Amino acid sequence: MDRDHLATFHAGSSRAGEAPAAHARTPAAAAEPAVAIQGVSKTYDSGFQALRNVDLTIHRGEIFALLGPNGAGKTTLISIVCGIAMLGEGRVLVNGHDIQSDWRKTRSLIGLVPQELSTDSFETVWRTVSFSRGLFGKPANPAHIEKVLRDLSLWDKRNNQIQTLSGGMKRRVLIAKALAHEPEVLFLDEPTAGVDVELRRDMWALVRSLREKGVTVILTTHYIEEAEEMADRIGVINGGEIVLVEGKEALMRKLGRKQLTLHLHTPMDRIPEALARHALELSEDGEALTYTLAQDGETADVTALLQDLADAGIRFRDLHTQQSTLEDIFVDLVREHT
Ligand SMILES: Nc1ncnc2c1ncn2[C@@H]1O[C@H](COP(=O)(O)OP(=O)(O)OP(=O)(O)O)[C@@H](O)[C@H]1O
Repeated sequence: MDRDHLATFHAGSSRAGEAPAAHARTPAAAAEPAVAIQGVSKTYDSGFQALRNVDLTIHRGEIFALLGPNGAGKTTLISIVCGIAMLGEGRVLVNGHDIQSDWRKTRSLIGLVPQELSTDSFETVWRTVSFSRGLFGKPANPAHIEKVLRDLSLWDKRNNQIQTLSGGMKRRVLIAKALAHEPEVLFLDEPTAGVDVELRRDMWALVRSLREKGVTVILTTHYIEEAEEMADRIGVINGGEIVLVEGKEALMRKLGRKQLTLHLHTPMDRIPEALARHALELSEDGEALTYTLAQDGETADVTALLQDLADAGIRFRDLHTQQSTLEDIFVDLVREHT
């Protein structure tokens, strides 16, 4: 079932005037994770197994980035949680509600910005976005729609037909549609693929402001810098399996390396005995020494190294430090698990 069919399905089955989900929060419910994915496996009709026993808990109010190479299973996982793809094995709860037995509730809690631009339409921006809200049984709220359109710089285009908009503007419309019914959990599947820098920045600002309002945001991205910039926690999926879930800061601290490279004044053919106690590597041309700092980055080690270099009469003309990026960590992880 594609998204438009799903939306039509909602229109026919939801009740107008339902209380906004946020009002239904109770202290007990607040303790539930935003999304609890338990033992989820998925095999497509073709026989291809896209997900293998995935367990993943997304906390309320966090920004969670799901990273993985092409075909890792990101869209499949998101589609299952959003009710677009059938769940194979396992269980998924959204704010404590089961996506199968309580699908109407869970779908009203979720907003999805899909990867594909499928919004060519003769309808105006205003009508399209307002209609999306109605699909989830929420009463009309022109002030909210206006705010969403203004936040996404779409207000001036509100009376334009969607088909006349640029690709970037259409993407903004997709985001506006996903926000129209005030979801508590927002999924963004590759939100900034192929968009310009300005829209990417706007998106980041928007996501942060949503988090401030308590919205949980789950995004997939190929731009590691996006995850580095925005995410509170990072999950890595590869070959349908979650291979790591970690707080971003902790991940960078644990797996990130810091290196110091010294460009030597006079090349050497081997590392002198006097420096043997340090974790040094000599470049092939003998012109540079690279020192890898302990993962907690003890500065005392660097001081001792510089002292030993001076004592051994080794001079260097330049030095620079390097900190591994999330991208380095990610590439290493995916390589390890393939
Ligand atoms: N309807 C389908 N029928 C059969 N196989 C499918 C179907 N949809 C996806 N797949 C396969 O499942 C695997 C996971 O696809 P999925 O779209 O979830 O990956 P992804 O991590 O989102 O990839 P990308 O980063 O390229 O969007 C891929 O090998 C894909 O070919």
